Amino acid sequence: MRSPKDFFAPLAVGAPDPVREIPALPSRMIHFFDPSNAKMAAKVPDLAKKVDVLLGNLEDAVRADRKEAARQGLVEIAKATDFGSTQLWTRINSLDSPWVLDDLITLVTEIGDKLDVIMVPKVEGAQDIHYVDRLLAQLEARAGLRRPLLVHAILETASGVANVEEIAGASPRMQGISLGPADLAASRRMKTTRVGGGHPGYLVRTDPVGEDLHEGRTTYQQDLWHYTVARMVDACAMHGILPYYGPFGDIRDVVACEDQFRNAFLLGCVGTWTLHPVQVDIAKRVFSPEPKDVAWARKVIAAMGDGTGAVMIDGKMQDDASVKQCRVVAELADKLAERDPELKQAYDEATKEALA
Ligand SMILES: CC(=O)SCCNC(=O)CCNC(=O)[C@H](O)C(C)(C)COP(=O)(O)OP(=O)(O)OC[C@H]1O[C@@H](n2cnc3c(N)ncnc32)[C@H](O)[C@@H]1OP(=O)(O)O
Ligand SMILES: CC(=O)C(=O)O
Ligand SMILES: [Mg+2]
Repeated sequence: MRSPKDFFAPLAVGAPDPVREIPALPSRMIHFFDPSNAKMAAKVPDLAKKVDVLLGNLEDAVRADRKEAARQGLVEIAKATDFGSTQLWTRINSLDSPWVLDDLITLVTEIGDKLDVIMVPKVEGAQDIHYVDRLLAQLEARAGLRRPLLVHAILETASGVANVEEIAGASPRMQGISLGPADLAASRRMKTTRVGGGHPGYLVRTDPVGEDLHEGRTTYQQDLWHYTVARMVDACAMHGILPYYGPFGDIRDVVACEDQFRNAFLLGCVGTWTLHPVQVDIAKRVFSPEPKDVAWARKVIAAMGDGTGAVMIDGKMQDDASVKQCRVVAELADKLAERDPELKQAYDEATKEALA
């Protein structure tokens, strides 16, 4: 581990200074596309107007014989597309794969000025982030980049979860962490074959009402990912970086997808992955606070003045702690409103009504 005194020193001569604060840019959806798939690539310019983050995926879901094509495709798309304020990320191949070194060398050299974040899969511990950190610094220096690339880890191995706090704090480049429920399930030997989401077998049951152990007992399905998401959120908050839900693989089941996204939102995640265009609007809806909640938060903040003391608003006690909760919602709403004029209007109208 680097000494705290050296933490913000560049790791290579000529590399840009690391950032001291991770920008809280809207990233409600990280939309995945395969840059070697012509149909998906053709949709990128349109998608860039709709999503917060576009991610050119090079890892799993890209066939082994398409890896070079995907890498080259991403270079061409990045050079040809005006992304506006939409961020461009990539997911590189895993650190033990034959492709990752060329992924990093090519992408940083060719499009390092267009890329915002590099997502690293199957991170096991801080050592994986340290390896990427130094390599990126060398490549940035060679490419003459003035802005450091940020790093995002996928939490998808049992040891990654055990080490999540050290991963979150391993480098000033750490931008955030996403849940990787498919690889994580395999790594832990969980017995679900689903990509994210719940499982009907993971449940609790009410007590028996009489002698019959089957009659009249309600069951409640539980969330397989609750522990991991909650732990990831704490690790990220502790280190000032951003937590995300990951993929929801049942594309057809837009209802359960929305539920899973909302659980993550309520627990503290700032966004999710979208694997198919149909999931984009779901993510946008879920990860933008509702106008009535924004209006309430602004009303409490307005009523609390300097934030100290206790007041009663609509029968509910408010104090220093609840005004902080309200600031979380209000500040997120302000950030999203800057990017989304329709949302701004909805938030302002609801606030006007609440304050009237
Ligand atoms: C566990 C993990 O690692 S998850 C992350 C890795 N996985 C991924 O990135 C998967 C990304 N998504 C996909 O590959 C695809 O969406 C699939 C395979 C799930 C479904 O693809 P399809 O069977 O083509 O879906 P569908 O027929 O509904 O697609 C409708 C249109 O949307 C396009 N489309 C589908 N997914 C995407 C996408 N992610 N981005 C842009 N366009 C897309 C299709 O090309 C198709 O285009 P067309 O109308 O011009 O023919
Ligand atoms: C997200 C991912 O890569 C996984 O679930 O394995
Ligand atoms: Mg994975």
